[in-house]
Order: sequence, then structure tokens, then C-alpha cells
Amino acid sequence: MGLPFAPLYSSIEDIEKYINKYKYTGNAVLDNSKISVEQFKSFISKYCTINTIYAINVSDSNTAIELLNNGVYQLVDFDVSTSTDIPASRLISSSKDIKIINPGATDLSAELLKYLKTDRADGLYTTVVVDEYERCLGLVYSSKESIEKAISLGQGIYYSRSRNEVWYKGATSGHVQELLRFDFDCDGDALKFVVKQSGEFCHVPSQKSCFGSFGYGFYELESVLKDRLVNAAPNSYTRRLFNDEELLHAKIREEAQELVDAKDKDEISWECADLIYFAFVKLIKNGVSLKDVEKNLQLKNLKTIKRKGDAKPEFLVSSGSASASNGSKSNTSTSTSTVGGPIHLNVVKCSDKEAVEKAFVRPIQDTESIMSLVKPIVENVKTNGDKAILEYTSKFDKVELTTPILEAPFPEEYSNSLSDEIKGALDLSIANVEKFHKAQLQLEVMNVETQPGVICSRFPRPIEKVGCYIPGGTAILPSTALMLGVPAKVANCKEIVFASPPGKNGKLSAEVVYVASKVGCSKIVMAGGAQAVAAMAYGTESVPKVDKILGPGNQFVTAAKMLVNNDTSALCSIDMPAGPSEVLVIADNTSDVDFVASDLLSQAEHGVDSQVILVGVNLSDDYVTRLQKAVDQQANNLPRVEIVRKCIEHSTIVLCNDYESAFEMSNKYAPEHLILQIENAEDYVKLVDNAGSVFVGAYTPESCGDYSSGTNHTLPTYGYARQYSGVNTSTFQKFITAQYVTPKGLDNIGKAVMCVAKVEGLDGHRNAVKIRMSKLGLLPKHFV
Ligand SMILES: NC(=O)c1ccc[n+]([C@@H]2O[C@H](COP(=O)([O-])OP(=O)(O)OC[C@H]3O[C@@H](n4cnc5c(N)ncnc54)[C@H](O)[C@@H]3O)[C@@H](O)[C@H]2O)c1
Ligand SMILES: N[C@H](CO)Cc1c[nH]c[nH+]1
Ligand SMILES: [Zn+2]
Repeated sequence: MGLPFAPLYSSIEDIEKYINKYKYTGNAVLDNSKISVEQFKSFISKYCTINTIYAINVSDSNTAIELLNNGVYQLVDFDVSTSTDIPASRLISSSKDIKIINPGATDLSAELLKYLKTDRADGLYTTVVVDEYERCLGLVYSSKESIEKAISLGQGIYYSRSRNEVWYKGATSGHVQELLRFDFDCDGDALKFVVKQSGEFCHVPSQKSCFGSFGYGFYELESVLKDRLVNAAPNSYTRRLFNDEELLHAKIREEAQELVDAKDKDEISWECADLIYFAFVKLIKNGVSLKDVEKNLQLKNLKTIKRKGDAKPEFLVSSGSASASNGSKSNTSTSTSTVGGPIHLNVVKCSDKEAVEKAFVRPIQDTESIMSLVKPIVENVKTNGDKAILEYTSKFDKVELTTPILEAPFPEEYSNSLSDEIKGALDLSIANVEKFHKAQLQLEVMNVETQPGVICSRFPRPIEKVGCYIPGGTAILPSTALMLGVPAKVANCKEIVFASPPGKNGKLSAEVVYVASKVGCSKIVMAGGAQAVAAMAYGTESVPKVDKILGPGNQFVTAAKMLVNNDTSALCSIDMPAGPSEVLVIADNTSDVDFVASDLLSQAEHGVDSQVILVGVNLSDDYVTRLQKAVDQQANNLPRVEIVRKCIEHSTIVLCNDYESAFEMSNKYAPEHLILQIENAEDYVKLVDNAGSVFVGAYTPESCGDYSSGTNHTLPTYGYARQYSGVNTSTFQKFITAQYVTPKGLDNIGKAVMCVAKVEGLDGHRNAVKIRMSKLGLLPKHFV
């Protein structure tokens, strides 16, 4: 029911003077003619245990509404004729609803006892004791004297019937109580004490309440998490959540989405519990208590004008989206986001040369600024080895490791964590990539007799030590592990080293480790970015120095590869500058818009710096409209929609009038991937001059080449397809030439050698031939 009386504070001074005693009433009347709205607000936030706040002398309806919207429970004696917006439940009168007392002139315990009744023969008052969360601790009795003492000392003080005396709770056990508030029951014959209990209330050991344990609820979770914040073991999951804000936020988003997707009662309660757990971790980490949250709920509940409640646009499910139709769990809460309008490609005509030129610019970051970031990283790793790697892993990947290397044989836990399904899928991909790359393996020695007695030969040798970089920043790419590892194995490289950034749990991807053991990799550098490249280029205490570094990666990886490639002291070559993924699709009106859209999006999802281009041949307006719609709909169903959205911002449809100009466009762009979704696609392959890899026909999505068909997916980007091939078996080989010249052979070419050497002014060269030819008697006597 609440107390039938409330203390009036007529000024800030009044508050300061009387609040300490009168706070136990849990209520207060504040005089708005002396206390401003702002002062009301700070009172409300400062005195959290005062639940019921009244305002008196409120003169106008705007102030009234502001007060009610900011935590005032009711207005006393407010002139309702000034406003129709205030519900009747928020108005009371001092003549009939509540007695307003003057704290300076009233004795609180006497006032309380005026209203309190008892039906007990011994004259005691039945008293329920609850904790600050309103959980019942037990039943006790109070006397007039104990009530007076409780109020004057601000403690839980009762009357002991067995000892027949005032009972100072905790006087012997030490389990004292801080008095927070008291209250009446509905007919004023029972008292409630709200206390903060130290230790246990009950005399039974380890029993917090006389009614047993509280069960595991929100408050228990809160206290467990508070304890974990201080005491959790360094490797516990909760500690990880406290330390890794990114992980915590990802989990909150994930659980929120799972709650949205949950259907039946069990599922909903399960997902809601998960969400609450992670939300609580966020509270405790930031020193916010459940009480603070309750206070907030109360304030919101007290608002007379509620928010309209519409969701922010980015959280609305787009029309046509079927996110839940396949029951699959998306991994971000924004998977169905429509923020920023529809996801559409820009459209330009191929005759508009300037527009095409602009559309074909790759979204590359300025090389110089990247280089200036990467150079010190490379230098540091070169000088400080493992220590520097570990520091960068901590800085960029937010993982503390003790060693940057995982050595073969790799721990079985990795392989054991994989399902047979994924192992089977990787095995099939490995087998196909192996088959295709074995077919490319050149083992024969080539011999050519260029002149009689001059035999030139060429023979292959594997590059001894190779370092394969497997990206792992935005996505785990075991497919890249096999695209590099398998040809290295096929080429018989003596040592294969992998490098890949560890996940937030400090572990590598189990799939990457699985591929590593399949291809005979000796060590995996658990690091990413420029530091991993530098470690493999120069070697460290634990990372072997390699002869060639291969593999794609982000701009830091690519820049570091270029840097070490140019440093002769590193003696390390690279495959190519393979950067952000890109695709160019050539389509005509016979192509299926859904197929085309899916191919564009499959590369757009790689990264915000990826680029996708559609070159259309005679596309009708209707086709372009349907295509744009398909792109938007499919994109909004992808978990990585926000990456896709950014990529599509710099992606374009180029409209051409014939196949020849379409291929001209494509050759000019020199895409990493070229997909031909045109009628009789095979007939057009002959028009391709520049491309990393070509995907021919409607049923050849690029994904097949990315994973399982057998071709390699490490391909030149940025237009380097003009001069580079994608990774292939010979990327892991070198070719040594040899020659064998007989006296007859020397006779056939010696004079030409001497002649050219003379032109070059290199007499030493000339002499090496001359000396031999003269001993063989192949030169005239006075030859000079
Ligand atoms: N062309 C191809 O054949 C091909 C194949 C697969 C992937 N890719 C491309 O590879 C790229 C992979 O990039 P990713 O970022 O996901 O993974 P990544 O492994 O290449 O890079 C992640 C690393 O970057 C480093 N890093 C992050 N922020 C940094 C900063 N501010 N300063 C210095 N270093 C920093 C960190 O060490 C981190 O480990 C994508 O662009 C993808 O399109 C290309
Ligand atoms: N398309 C990427 C090469 O540009 C390779 C890849 C890996 N996983 C998926 N795709
Ligand atoms: Zn891909």
C-alpha cells in the first residue's frame, strides 16, 4: 500500500537536512515552487531507494508533464483544468489521499506508529524482512522501541520474543543489515523492512533466507558475474567476454537474432536466457547494477507520453526477405538490414568512356600510406622476431599468445572437432585440386641442340621452402589453405609453412589445420597481416625463413609481400599481388537474373574493398530492373549484407551493344574472375585475353572454382591478370637451364660470342672463348 504519509521538502536545504532520516519512508514530496525540474531530476537519480516521489505546487501543464516523464509518480493538488493530457491515476489530493508531514516538526517513529496497528496480544508488530531485491529473508517482530532504534541507527533492529529484548540483528553473527526502507501492508498491521543484508539472514549455515535458497534468478546471476569480474580464471569464457568487447557485442547480436528466430516456448526461453546472460556481462563489466536497470524501467513506465515505438530502419526486415524461411541461423543481427536504401549497382553505357574509366577504378587504398604503416611492422619483426609477432597479434588480432607457432604433428583436438561432412568436403576439394595440379607438373628435362655440339637443356626443381599465407581476418579460408598447400605438395617443396591469424580464442581454424596436415605442412605461424609475412621472409627464433611467399590477403599482407620481395637481403620472392577479390560477369538477356545476381554477390561478400562488374550485352530495361531487384533481395538475405552493401557502392553495370565490345571491356578490366553467362558461352572463350580464371556457362558459378572444381582460386587482382597467371604448380617450381658445348659446338658459336663481347667491351668474356678455341686450334695463328 505504501505509507499513508510523506515528508515534504520545500527547498534543497530541507533535503540536505532531513533526507538521511526520512529516506526510510521510501517517499518524498518535493515543492516545485522552490525546487526546479532539474533539481527534481538529480534528486531522483541520487536517491534511488526513494521509489515514490510526489510533486506539489506545480503551476503549469508542461512542467507537470516533464516531471511525470522524468520519474515523478504523482502530482499533489494539481489544477487539472490546465491539462487534459495527465491521466487521473497520476493525480492525488493532500486532503484525502496522502498526509504531508513537515520533517522539521515531526518525529518519524511516532508518526509511523500512529498508523501501525497490531492484533497481537504481546503488542508486537509482525515484520517481514526483505532484501533490496524484495526477496523475502524471514519473518520477525518489532516493538515500538526497536522501531525507534532501527530508524535512528539505520539498521535492521527487531524484537526477540525468545530473549524478550531488542534484537540488534548481526550483533553476534556480524551479519548486520543496513535499513533501506520500511513499508506497511494494506491494512496497516504488518511492517516490511527492506534491508541490505551482509552475510546470511538465517541462522542455518549457508542459508540466505529462512525460507531456503533463492533459486537461480537474475540477482543470483548478477552476483555470480560480479564475483567473476574479480575472480574469474584467466582462461575462463566469462573472463574472455569481459576482456574482449568485440566478442561480447557479437554474442549479444547473435543471441538477439536467435531470439528473434526462436519459435516454440522452450526455444524462446532458451534463447532469451542466453541473451540475458550476455547482456548482464555488459552490465557488470560497466559497473551497472540490475537495480539501475530496474530504476530505468520504472522511469520509463512512469512516462505519460510513451515513445511511438517504431524500429530503426536498419532493424526492419525487408519486404521479400525470407530470412527465417530456411530456418538457418544468421550470424549477425543486421542480416536483414535495409539501411541506406536498396542495394543496387551503378549503371553506365560502354560508349561513355569517362564513366567506364571511373567505374573500373579499383577501390585500393593509397599504396604509400599502407606502405608507411607496414614498413615499421616488417622492420620490427625482422629485428625482434617472435617478440614482435606476439605484440602485433595482441594489438591487431586481440589475442595473447605465448608462441607464434604450431608445429606438426598438429594437436588431434583440431581434427576431432571437425564433422565427417566437412572432412569429406575438404577431401573432395583436395583430390580435385591435386588432380588438376598434378596434370600441370613438369618433371621432364628438356634438351635442345641449337647447333651441332651445343646442347641446351632445362630441368625443373621445386622451390625448397615455401610460405603460404591463409587469410583469416574477416573470414576463415581453409579453401585458400588447400589452393596453396596442394600444389606445393604436388611440386614436392621440401618444407611447407602456413601462416594464418588465430581466432579470438587463440586457436587456428580447425579446417586450416586439417588441410595443413593433409598437405604435409611442417609449421603454422599463428599470425596474420604484415607481421606474418615478415616472419616468413626473414625467419625468427621459431619461424623458418622461406624462399617464396604465396597467397592472398588484405592490403597489409599485399604491401608486406611487395616490400620483402624488393628487399634483396630477404632473398624471398612472391607469387603475385593478390588483393581483394573481384569478378566480372558478362551476361545477355538469355541469362537468369538470379544466377547473375548470386555470382556478383558471392564475390561482393568477400570484403568492402571487393568489386563486382556486370557487363551486359543488349540488356533490356526490364532485365536490368529485375537484376537490380534480385541483387537487393539476395543481398538482404546474406549475413554479410553490410559488407556487400559497401562493395556494391563501387560496383557497376556496363551496358554494351554487342559481344565484341563486352569482351573488349572485360579485357580492359582484366578481372580476377570472369563469368560468362551468355548463350553459347564456350564459343566466346577465344575472345578472352586478360583474366585470372574463366567460368563458362550458366551452371558454372565462381564458387565451384573457389572451392572444389580443381582450378586454383589464388588469382591476380587489380588488373594484374594482364601480366600474371594465377597460382599453379609451376608457381612452386623453378626451372634451371644447362648447356653442354663440345669442341665442335664451340667452333660453331665461339666467333659469334667473341664478336658480341667485343662490342660490349667485355674482354674477359671474349678471352674465355678465345683461350679455348686457340688451344683447340680453331683460330688462325695471329688472331687478335
Ligand atoms: N585474390 C585471391 O585469390 C583471394 C583469395 C582469398 C581471399 N582474398 C582476399 O583476401 C583478403 C583477406 O583479408 P582479411 O582482412 O579478411 O584477412 P587477412 O588475413 O588478409 O588480414 C588480417 C590481418 O590483418 C592485420 N591487420 C588488421 N588491421 C590492421 C591494421 N590496422 N594495421 C596493420 N595490420 C592490420 C591483422 O594482423 C590481421 O591478422 C580479402 O580482401 C579477400 O578478398 C583474395
Ligand atoms: N574468391 C576468392 C578468391 O578471390 C577465394 C575464396 C575463398 N573462399 C571463398 N572464395
Ligand atoms: Zn570467393
